[in-house]
Amino acid sequence: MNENPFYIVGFMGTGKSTLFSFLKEYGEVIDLDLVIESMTGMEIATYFDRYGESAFRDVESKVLQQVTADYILTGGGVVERSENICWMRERGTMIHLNLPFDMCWERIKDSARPLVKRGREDVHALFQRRDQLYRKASVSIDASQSPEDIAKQIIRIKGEKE
Ligand SMILES: Nc1ncnc2c1ncn2[C@@H]1O[C@H](COP(=O)(O)OP(=O)(O)O)[C@@H](O)[C@H]1O
Ligand SMILES: O=C(O)C1=C[C@@H](OP(=O)(O)O)[C@@H](O)[C@H](O)C1
Ligand SMILES: [Mg+2]
Repeated sequence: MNENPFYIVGFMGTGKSTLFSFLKEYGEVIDLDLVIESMTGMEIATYFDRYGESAFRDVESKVLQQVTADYILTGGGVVERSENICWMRERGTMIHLNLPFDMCWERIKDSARPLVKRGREDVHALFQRRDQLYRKASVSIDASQSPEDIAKQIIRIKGEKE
């Protein structure tokens, strides 16, 4: 158990958190943002407002190194710190959910995600900058499929690696 945690990475809106209920019958699943919210006692948006993005990244990195599970659903910005990428690659397997920007934006534009407030253009620039970081993942999955199909692929890949 948990010898090769699968870190699910991808931009905001690629559907990482949605996989929780589809993966939980196959193993232990953790959503990093939910752990952060319970540790800090506040919503991510409130934490950003109060302490800023850099403080959030510190907490995110710390939590990343504290948790283990079969499937770890990360927040889209986990790749902002290179040590997090090294951690995920050394400790387990990074799986990238890949979706074109327009589809991500449609899914997140009306949400409470703090970075969305910056507007479409800035978020697009963020998407383009992060793209190369997500490509450090071992596997890239087409996230335009249904959550069921994405989860099936992830489970199959995990089975192959065991
Ligand atoms: N495979 C999918 N197909 C269609 N819509 C999806 C899919 N996965 C997630 N969504 C929708 O996209 C939005 C963002 O999903 P979420 O899982 O929170 O993404 P992330 O955690 O990657 O930011 C939600 O409204 C969710 O219902
Ligand atoms: O991309 C980012 O920097 C962020 C993504 C969010 O998670 P999701 O990718 O699950 O939306 C959340 O961690 C926070 O709002 C910051
Ligand atoms: Mg999420």
